Amino acid sequence: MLELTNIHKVFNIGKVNQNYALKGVNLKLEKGDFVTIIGSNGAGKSTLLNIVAGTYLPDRGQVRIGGQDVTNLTVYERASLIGRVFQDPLKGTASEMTIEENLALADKRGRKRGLKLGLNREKRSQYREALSWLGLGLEDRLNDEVKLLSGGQRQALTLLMATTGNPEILLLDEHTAALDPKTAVKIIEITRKIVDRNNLTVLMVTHDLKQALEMGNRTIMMDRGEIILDLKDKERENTTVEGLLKKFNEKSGHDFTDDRVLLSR
Ligand SMILES: Nc1ncnc2c1ncn2[C@@H]1O[C@H](COP(=O)(O)OP(=O)(O)OP(=O)(O)O)[C@@H](O)[C@H]1O
Repeated sequence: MLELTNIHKVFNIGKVNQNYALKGVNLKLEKGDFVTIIGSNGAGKSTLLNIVAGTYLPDRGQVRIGGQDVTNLTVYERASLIGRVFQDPLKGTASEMTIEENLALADKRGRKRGLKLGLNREKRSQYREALSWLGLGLEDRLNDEVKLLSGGQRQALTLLMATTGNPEILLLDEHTAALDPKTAVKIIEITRKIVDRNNLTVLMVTHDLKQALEMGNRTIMMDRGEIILDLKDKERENTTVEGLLKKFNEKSGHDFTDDRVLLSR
């Protein structure tokens, strides 16, 4: 489903600020895997997601998504394979457009079929149903501009849009970090619901260690550009947050340093 082979990424090559962000990362996800990613500051988590999305191309290595070699494809060329939700609720939607226009845009993602949004009665009823399933009352606000929505409502809409057409992989980039705790819980609930319904394959970066162990079926821990821990099945089930920090220390040889880490909620 997703296969990263020997991925290297160096920023500012040959300059004083040269930075080796990914050092030979290998990662394979099967269909339906939900992998949470944690790691210390600057470990390479966001860079890894950016390599999958095509925002950055690797200096070495191969990226395969859904059996296709996408290593050298641009963000747009691989857009139909990927859904992504960022930390910033303003990033995934177009503020000045209405909810239905945003959903219609998502419908067209990765398809080259003119500029028309193709809104009709059938589409509207489909969108109304999808929004009502979120349970946030957005189904009655199809014609509201998205800028009127709260951060949580926007993130829910972004999740819906990012998963339209069932992408091969869903990238969640600290997507609840900017929300208040109550709203974050609601968005996590919606995330689980959407992922389960569509049997999606997910890579999720989080700073909440408890959440990392509770969500999905596998947790990887990164440090200084490498995956130093890959927990699944019984081993993950039996790991506590304290245990995770201890394992990190054993594998990396230093303490876990993350200025945004949440040990528990
Ligand atoms: N565009 C860039 N140009 C130069 N250096 C970069 C760039 N993007 C990331 N880096 C560097 O690469 C390293 C990995 O960064 P990355 O953002 O992937 O880490 P992270 O694990 O997401 O960190 P954090 O949890 O602190 O956000 C860091 O040292 C960072 O400074």
